[in-house]
Amino acid sequence: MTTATTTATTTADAAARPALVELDDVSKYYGTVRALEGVSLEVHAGEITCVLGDNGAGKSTLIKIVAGLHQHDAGTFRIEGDEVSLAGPREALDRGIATVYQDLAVVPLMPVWRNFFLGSEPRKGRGLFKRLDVGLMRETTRSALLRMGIDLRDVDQPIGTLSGGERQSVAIARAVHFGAKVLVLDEPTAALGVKQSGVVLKYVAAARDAGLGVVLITHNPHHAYLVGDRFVLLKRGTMAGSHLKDGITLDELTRQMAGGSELEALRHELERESVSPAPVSAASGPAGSVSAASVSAGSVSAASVSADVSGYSKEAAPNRVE
Ligand SMILES: Nc1ncnc2c1ncn2[C@@H]1O[C@H](COP(=O)(O)OP(=O)(O)OP(=O)(O)O)[C@@H](O)[C@H]1O
Repeated sequence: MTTATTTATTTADAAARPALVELDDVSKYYGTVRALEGVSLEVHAGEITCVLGDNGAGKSTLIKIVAGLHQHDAGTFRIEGDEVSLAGPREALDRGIATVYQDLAVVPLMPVWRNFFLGSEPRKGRGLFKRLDVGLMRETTRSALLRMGIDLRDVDQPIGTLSGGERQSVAIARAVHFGAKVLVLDEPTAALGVKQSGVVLKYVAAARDAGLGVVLITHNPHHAYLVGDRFVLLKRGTMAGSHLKDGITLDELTRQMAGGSELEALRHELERESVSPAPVSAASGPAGSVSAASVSAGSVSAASVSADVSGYSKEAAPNRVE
């Protein structure tokens, strides 16, 4: 068989395989609160599906369904083609879905290798002489990290002494080592600076290259676009867009994420205020209103403006000039 034929066959095989995870028209309600409605996404081996949304968009709820913490109320959740409703996180793990939360569950004073094996410690010896196989854990941790390109100074150091980015990287390597098929990452770069975010994204890409299907939850379109293959935009629990990388530019993704026309309206409003500022007295505006003194048009970035600007009424603006 020629190389071209082999490649074509492999691609056809991949296309024929069901998605590792597929949500189809999924909804979730907390009492009367609609947290998710009609949300669909696919996660494939060797791909990164990014789920983007502002605060309250439903990202955590989506993670909880995929991680087995909550059950969906409507729609279909499939894992490798099987329709499921996971009974708990253990079942998600057994089906190969590992979730790395932003506030990682680590024991800060324990060494990196001990945290790496937490809950799955190998033992050696028999009967009364059975004890933890420290040498194996230490060596395995070191080599598993190196395989992902993570070169820690010392796997004996307490995990609490690592930077936030390093801790996220160790958690990613751990999921890969323990055979996860799907890696769900809950805003792994949210609390990190630019450089550390880049490092973590590199390991997210390494997990993809190791053949995992990755779900990257983020509110940062720049981070998503750097590594993502698919983009699902959530807004107040509903789908605001679903795109393949080929089908959307970074600018468009950012625009959709920021609320497009709503952001435009806000910018227009703020620009007017910065051109003709009215005197602002400390007591002139109602508590919580937006003032030109505290927010200048230039200091409001697309990402920092909530998609919901409907609460910013003209009447409430303290120094609006007509
Ligand atoms: N346990 C709950 N009970 C009632 N309402 C909830 C519960 N959890 C979430 N919600 C509501 O569901 C909606 C989606 O919340 P969710 O936490 O999934 O959003 P999110 O995108 O993760 O937000 P954030 O980025 O702020 O964490 C919100 O309106 C939220 O208030």
